[in-house]
Amino acid sequence: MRIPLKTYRKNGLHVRMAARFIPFLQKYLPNQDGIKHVHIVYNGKKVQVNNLLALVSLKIKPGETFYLDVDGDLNDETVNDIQQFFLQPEKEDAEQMETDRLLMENSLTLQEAISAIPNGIVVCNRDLVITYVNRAAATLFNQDPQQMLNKRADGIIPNGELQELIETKQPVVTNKLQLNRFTVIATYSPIILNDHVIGIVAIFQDITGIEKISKELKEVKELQQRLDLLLHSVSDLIGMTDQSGQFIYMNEVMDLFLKKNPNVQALFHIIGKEEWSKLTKGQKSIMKVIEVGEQSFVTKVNPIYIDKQLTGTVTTMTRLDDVKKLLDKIELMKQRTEYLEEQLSKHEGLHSAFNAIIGTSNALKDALKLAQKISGTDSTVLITGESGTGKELVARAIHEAGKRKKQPYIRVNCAAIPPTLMESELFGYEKGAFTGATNTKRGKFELAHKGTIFLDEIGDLPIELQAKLLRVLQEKEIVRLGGYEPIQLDVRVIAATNRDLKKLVDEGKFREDLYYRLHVVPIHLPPLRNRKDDIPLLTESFVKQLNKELGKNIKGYEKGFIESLTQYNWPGNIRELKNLMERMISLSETDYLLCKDLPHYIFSPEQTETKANTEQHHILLNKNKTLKQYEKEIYKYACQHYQSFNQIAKALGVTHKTVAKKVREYGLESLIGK
Ligand SMILES: Nc1ncnc2c1ncn2[C@@H]1O[C@H](COP(=O)(O)OP(=O)(O)OP(=O)(O)O)[C@@H](O)[C@H]1O
Repeated sequence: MRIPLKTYRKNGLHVRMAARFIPFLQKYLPNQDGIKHVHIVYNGKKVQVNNLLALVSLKIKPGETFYLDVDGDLNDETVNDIQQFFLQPEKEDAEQMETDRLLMENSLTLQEAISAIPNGIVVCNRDLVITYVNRAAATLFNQDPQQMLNKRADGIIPNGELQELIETKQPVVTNKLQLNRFTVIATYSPIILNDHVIGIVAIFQDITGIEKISKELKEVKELQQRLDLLLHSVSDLIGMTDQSGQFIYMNEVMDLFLKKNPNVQALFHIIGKEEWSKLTKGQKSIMKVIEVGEQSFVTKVNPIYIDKQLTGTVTTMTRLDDVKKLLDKIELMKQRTEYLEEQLSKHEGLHSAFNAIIGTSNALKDALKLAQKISGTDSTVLITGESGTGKELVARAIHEAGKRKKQPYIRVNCAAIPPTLMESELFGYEKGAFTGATNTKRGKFELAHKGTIFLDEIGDLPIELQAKLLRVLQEKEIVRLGGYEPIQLDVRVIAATNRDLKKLVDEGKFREDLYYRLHVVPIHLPPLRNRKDDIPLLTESFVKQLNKELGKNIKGYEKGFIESLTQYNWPGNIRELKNLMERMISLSETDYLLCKDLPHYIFSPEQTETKANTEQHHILLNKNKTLKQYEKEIYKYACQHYQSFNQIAKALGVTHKTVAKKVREYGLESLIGK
């Protein structure tokens, strides 16, 4: 029940009165322990009636209502007695009142002092019920102090064997504890009266800040150790000076250097007074080669300025010998890089205009790289190489890869035009220039205006016309046959020949000046016999191309076919190879190119004879075989002729999965590509 109470004493509910009230109340309670369950409630706060300190801190003023909460009901008479206890006027002599005031003041001061202590303090009674919590403790536990009051301490205080402590009467200091975001160390001490534990005081010391500082300190120490290690492990001399140039820190090698040179003790002894004075006046940094004793050092001084005042320097000194060694190394690396770049550039992709030119041999790649390089320029190009090596193909690719690709590309075969018609073919003619010239006709040069003219077989150009061509190349203009007016032209000239032009010059059949005029960028295409590695690639590419063109479906070649091709010398070069393939593919009656169908100068009839017994013939002729055996033979044959499951699948018209299954079934894995 709740009993409303009032007191009119001058000091309100003071300590002495509160102390006297407890034995008074005890008379009315059924048992000793009952007092623990009686509370005073005032201004929303509730404190145990026997917690004098807390009670006084309520500061109950005279005339204000407060309540007594007791378990169960008390009779009217008791209630009246209790109310009278507080209402009774006291014999308030001055001395008594002064004592009460002092007691009150002391209690409140003590209460305030404990409350203001930065350490958290929680007090509980013998029954482990919390009777006091100061502000710091409430913050550490992140709870309202009122909420903590009257709760059991062992449910809130961590690691506190509180019950045990009541028995042992020994204080306990915990290790580091985590209370929410705080790190604390707790001390639990028994409160002993007359050799009895009447309660426990728990003090929590917040060490979060200290922890943080000690962590930072550890990190700084580690950083310093790492820095020291770094500075000591470099071979350069490193030193720091103060504002007067005296060394205050140095790494091992700098220390050694200073010890060896007793007359060098400050920075100005190294860099000289003049440079030092520049630094004091605000110079940003100094870098120079300085001789000390017999050694030279590349010395770099970085000053540290604070508010424009020199406060110190960082100096590094590198032995000149080391720098030289480093430069040598850099030079070596540079050379290596250049070499690797050159190698790499050989393998880099060419412009798509060069895609039609098949081959991976170095000689061809080098020629194509050069062709690509000059395709962006207007330089005159002379392509040399035996007949059929791809000169025309390269000329067209140069045109296609260059900025003139949208302009005309005109090919003139100098060997195919009768000498008498050559001039009019090249330079055109005016109406009436000769009998039959009924209209003005523009020549190939004019047609190639803004584009490219490809003069094939230039070695066959009649000598009389060579002078004219030279003039055209030099003047960049032509005069039509029978005409007078020069016509300005912008034409790029690419010439080609399979003849030895230099020899023709020596024999007086080709003008030397024209030779040099054409020979600005020479590109030589190697004969096929010098790049036989390209034969399989070329053959495969021709099969693909010709299959399309001739509507055929050649899937591969008989074993030994490519070997035969690579053994042959190919005087007609790639043209000869292409023509042969065209002939064989169009005549082929099977899906495979067979050795026996090769010309006898490439594959001899005796060999053909031997090959007549090859497995595929055997397969077809043996009538006693089962279908399974035939299948095995077919897969065996395919495995020997193709490089992968994919190719076999394509050739046999089955799936990759089927090939894999069959090859495994017949144990043919090792034969693939053999
Ligand atoms: N590297 C190659 N890759 C693919 N096809 C090529 C290659 N070289 C040449 N060919 C083909 O070979 C044939 C002959 O080439 P091209 O006419 O360019 O040779 P050429 O050197 O100009 O011969 P000629 O001196 O007889 O005029 C052409 O069909 C061409 O497509």
